[in-house]
Amino acid sequence: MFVVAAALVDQKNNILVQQRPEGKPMAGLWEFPGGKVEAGETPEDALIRELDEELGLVVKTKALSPVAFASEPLGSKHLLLLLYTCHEWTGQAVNLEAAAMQWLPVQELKHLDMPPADQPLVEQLLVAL
Ligand SMILES: Nc1nc2c([nH]c(=O)n2[C@H]2C[C@H](O)[C@@H](COP(=O)(O)OP(=O)(O)OP(=O)(O)O)O2)c(=O)[nH]1
Repeated sequence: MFVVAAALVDQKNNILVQQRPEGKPMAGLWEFPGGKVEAGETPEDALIRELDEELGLVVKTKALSPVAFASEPLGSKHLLLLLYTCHEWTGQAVNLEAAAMQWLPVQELKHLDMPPADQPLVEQLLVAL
């Protein structure tokens, strides 16, 4: 499973996380916005699409910087999760699909309940920002 996600960083250096809705795997856990890459998409195109669908944001390819990845089993599949940082977008983030959304300083992400793949990504984000 090929998944892309973004650490959106605002001017106060806060990061957007959203909570997975009831009824989905890992419901209630906090994650970076993003989702699966569909057939025929580049990873960046997929992330731009997901940020529009989930948050109503318009993001340009050049605003996405690869920062870290995770590779690990997830249920019966194997997850490859690519994390990008993004400091520039158009529009204001509106929670269109998640159970909840919040902006947090990167240090506080360490205390959040996130999927297993995300914990090492948060450590790498801390170093990178
Ligand atoms: N968007 C996102 N997904 C993550 C993160 N960490 C992590 O393990 N994942 C997993 C959860 C899902 O299995 C997959 C993302 O796919 P998705 O959001 O499109 O799919 P989903 O399971 O919510 O729902 P569906 O589309 O299959 O109905 O990647 C993360 O930080 N952000």
